[in-house]
Amino acid sequence: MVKAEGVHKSFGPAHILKGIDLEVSPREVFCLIGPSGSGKSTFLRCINHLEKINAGRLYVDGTLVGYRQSGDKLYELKEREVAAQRRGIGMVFQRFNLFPHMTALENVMEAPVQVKRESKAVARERAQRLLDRVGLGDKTGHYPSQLSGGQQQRVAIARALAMEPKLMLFDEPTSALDPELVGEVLDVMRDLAQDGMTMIVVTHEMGFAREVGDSLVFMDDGVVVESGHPREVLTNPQHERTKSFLSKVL
Ligand SMILES: Nc1ncnc2c1ncn2[C@@H]1O[C@H](COP(=O)(O)OP(=O)(O)OP(=O)(O)O)[C@@H](O)[C@H]1O
Repeated sequence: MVKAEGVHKSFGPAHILKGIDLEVSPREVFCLIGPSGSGKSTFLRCINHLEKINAGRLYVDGTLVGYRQSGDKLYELKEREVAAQRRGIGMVFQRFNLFPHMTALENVMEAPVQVKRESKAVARERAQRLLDRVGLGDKTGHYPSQLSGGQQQRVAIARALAMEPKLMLFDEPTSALDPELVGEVLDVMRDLAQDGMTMIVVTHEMGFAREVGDSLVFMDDGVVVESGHPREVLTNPQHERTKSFLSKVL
């Protein structure tokens, strides 16, 4: 579903991703861990067209991200083509990024109506169903300011699902939450995993990675240091850098 081949990304002189190679299979829950500043968010943002890579190849569902290949040459996609590629990807951020002037239901309806030009009736019906699914069927008329952080993040997940993505990216979805609200968001993510959604999850929640993850990658300083089944990497890390990181977070 996602394939990275020698992906590099720099911001000016700062070389952040230094040749990332990895592969995420369909229906896999793929967890990405690593120290602050190691490039995890940057990698997710590259997958979702929010940043452009400088070298290498990145594929989502067999399609090259952001470029069209013709012979040996790569051509940048037009804005319209990028928008079409992005529709297949849902992203959930650390800070929920909801529209403050819209109710939960309106937040979830927004993209299908604006982007897909779906009728309001169809979008509303799906939004109601998705809010039910994340346990907020009784909060559809609430504005973000009337919801807890955990509830806002669940609305954000419903909103990402409204575009019916093939792939969901989660960028530290629980880091901005009070500890007692983390579980309700992880429960929704666990449900999604059980339904077979392909998910890439940048997280500090090692319990979630161990219980729900199918694969885990430890990234440090822009490179993949170690990867494997979460239980193996977390209980029996092979590299000193992984051991040192885990000794601080476990
Ligand atoms: N738009 C940008 N311009 C310049 N530097 C950036 C930009 N985005 C990210 N960086 C830098 O890239 C590095 C990696 O950042 P990134 O957010 O990808 O790390 P991370 O592993 O997700 O860290 P954290 O766990 O703290 O979120 C950081 O040094 C950051 O300052």
